[in-house]
Amino acid sequence: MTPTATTGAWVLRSVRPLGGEPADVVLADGVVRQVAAPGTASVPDGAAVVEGEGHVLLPGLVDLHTHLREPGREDAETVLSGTRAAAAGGFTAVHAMANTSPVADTAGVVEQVWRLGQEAGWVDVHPVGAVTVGLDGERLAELGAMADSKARVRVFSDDGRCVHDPILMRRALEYVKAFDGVVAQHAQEPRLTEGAQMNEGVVSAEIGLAGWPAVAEEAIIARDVLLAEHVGSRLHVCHLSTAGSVEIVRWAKARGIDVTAEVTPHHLVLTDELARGYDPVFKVNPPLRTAKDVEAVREGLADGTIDIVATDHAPHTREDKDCEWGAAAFGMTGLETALSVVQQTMVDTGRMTWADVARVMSTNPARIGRIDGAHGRPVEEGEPANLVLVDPTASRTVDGAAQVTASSNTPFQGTQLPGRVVATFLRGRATVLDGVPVDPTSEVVA
Ligand SMILES: NC(=O)N[C@@H](CC(=O)O)C(=O)O
Ligand SMILES: [Zn+2]
Ligand SMILES: [Zn+2]
Repeated sequence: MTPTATTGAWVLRSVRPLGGEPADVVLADGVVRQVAAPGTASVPDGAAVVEGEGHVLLPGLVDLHTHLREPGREDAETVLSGTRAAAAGGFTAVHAMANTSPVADTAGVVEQVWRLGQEAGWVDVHPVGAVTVGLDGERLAELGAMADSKARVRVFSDDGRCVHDPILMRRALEYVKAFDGVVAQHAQEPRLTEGAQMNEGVVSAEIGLAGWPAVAEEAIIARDVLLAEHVGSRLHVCHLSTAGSVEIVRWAKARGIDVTAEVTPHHLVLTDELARGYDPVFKVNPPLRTAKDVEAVREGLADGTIDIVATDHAPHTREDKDCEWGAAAFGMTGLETALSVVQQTMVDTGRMTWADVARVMSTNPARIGRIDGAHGRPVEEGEPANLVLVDPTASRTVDGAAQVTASSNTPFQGTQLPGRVVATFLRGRATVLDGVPVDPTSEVVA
């Protein structure tokens, strides 16, 4: 059932917009109606009250990189379960990756995913279109038809695979300029990573798993920023993971190249040391790297070299994950832990403010995906009420089985993480209240 735009009015009392001074924030008719000093707002009759003392109010989070698995792998996740997990994690919009079955390489498939997102009603779903037919890296997909479809695709990616043929990459970069699109590259030189299982380094040598060198990522990023410069297009780099990649993007930006980059929450905190236990929950693409790389991506995120945090939420079934390392699928879930990991690694360490978090998890991803008319907006009167309310003083122990996502492959199982999403609002309708998802078809009204 399609949810209505709004149900009732809300007053969020004594919340801290972007972590700043306390304010009462009134939501009505799907927009932010008023931001006023505590106790001074004109509260509409019958408005529901959320006591938010000490809670931080941010624009709803936007994920540029989510795997929702539908169509094709509904046993791992569906648009419904994945977007519900997204709302629980504080998101109001997600970009759904194209490596589904069938691949999202036609207007028909992207419209199907877009429609499923609308029907689910948890977050706005923006399908990513494949760059090449079937992700085969051989022929360009119908990029223009996907851009012109109801799904209005602006982000194109063969994620899971690298667009490794330089002439195809060049054509894709040129083609998407016509509709202000962007190519999001999964930077992995295929020949350098054949059979690779984890980061190439001391740990891989010691435990005897085939290594995946940093240069396999860096070589593609270096090539692609030069291609983007040559054709005057914009490029986005998916899940950058090495210190060298940060240096290349920093160099490219200094040179004026129109490149943006993302880092995942897991690459902000986990290292290849975790592979020593051979638990495939830590098997991911790109692989977990070294402590030096973790430090470099944190620094790159703090100084703006890396534009955004994207979850790369990659749910997998037990069959695909609970097996021997070599046979297990790459990927880990992330929607419900992303904000906590960013708080732990960047805010609680004093490297970033909550306003910075709003920038890297909402404003910037919305701008890159060209959905910045509705998402990633300032918390100001008249703006769409796409918001998340966070209690940064809370903490919790992660339990994959208790998460909303249909899969349980979280690398943070059993660990303590700071922060809790208290409420999420999509166009003024609560999708999460008291930390619990609220069914869009239920009548939670003032
Ligand atoms: N990140 C992963 O390890 N896996 C992703 C693909 C990808 O993002 O490359 C997946 O689809 O499972
Ligand atoms: Zn990828
Ligand atoms: Zn991915």
